[in-house]
Amino acid sequence: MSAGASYSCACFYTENIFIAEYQLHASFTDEQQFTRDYERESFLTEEFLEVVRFCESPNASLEGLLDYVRSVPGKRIYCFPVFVPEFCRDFLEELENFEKSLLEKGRPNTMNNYGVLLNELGLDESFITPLREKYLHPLASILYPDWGGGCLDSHKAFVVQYSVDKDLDLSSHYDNSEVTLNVSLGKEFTDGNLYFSDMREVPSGERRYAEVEHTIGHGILHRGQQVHGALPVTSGERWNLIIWMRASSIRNKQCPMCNKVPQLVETMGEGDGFTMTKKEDRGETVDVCTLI
Ligand SMILES: O=C(O)CCC(=O)C(=O)O
Ligand SMILES: [Fe+2]
Repeated sequence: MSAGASYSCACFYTENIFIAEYQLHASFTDEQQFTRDYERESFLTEEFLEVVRFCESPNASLEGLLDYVRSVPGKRIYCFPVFVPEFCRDFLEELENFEKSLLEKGRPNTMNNYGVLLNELGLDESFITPLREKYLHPLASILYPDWGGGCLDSHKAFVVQYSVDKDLDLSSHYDNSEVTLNVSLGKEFTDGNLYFSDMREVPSGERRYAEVEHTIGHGILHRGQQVHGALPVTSGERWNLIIWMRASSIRNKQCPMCNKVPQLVETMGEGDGFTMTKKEDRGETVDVCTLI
């Protein structure tokens, strides 16, 4: 679904308490109006705001940043609280309202059957873009300079949903992103941990896996090309916000999905984070699934 979808979910939800309470539109819709007024950032945890402030400070460094975030040893994966619990609850309620509506809905990606594309809710440009530009960019530029962390200029954002009667798990894959943020939104569930191995060029026999547990409101930041998947949930419902962040300066040189120099073709909407959208090379054989 392109960002230029012809229906307007944002208008439909304008009166919704979710937007009124968190002032997402008031804060973010007009770039001119957006100020770094931390009091209005009530949906972000104090810990997260502190990390962002550190990353923007003159003494910011990778070593210093590692004191603020939890790292998965040897994996360049970082975990930290992002959203306060009330926000997660209200966000889920909003997603469920959208699910119940008769509005047309697309699938989050080629592997997840259940969830919501945030541009269909009108929360993409108004919410995810400022989150990426003002908050995640300072962290990513220190953690992943080699993956375009300092120039993540577009994204695809969606929420995935798992339960015993829906999708149970997600197979091993890499993302169509340079850097991905995965935030657990709830609800209550058992199991469903994420697992991460190595970058995709590492032969399957040599990959070492690490499991990472979800904590509601906490984000897991990782490189998109690091092979990962999700173990089955055994009860309850698991909802996670996924932001695939893209750096055109990186992917214009080499497509992260087929590894070739991309052949760029014009497309509708936002495309896939290239200067223009790359024509997919469907002849490519890969040893794990790819999410697009
Ligand atoms: O199930 C999850 O939380 C992981 C989702 C994921 O890896 C993806 O959508 O790219
Ligand atoms: Fe993924």
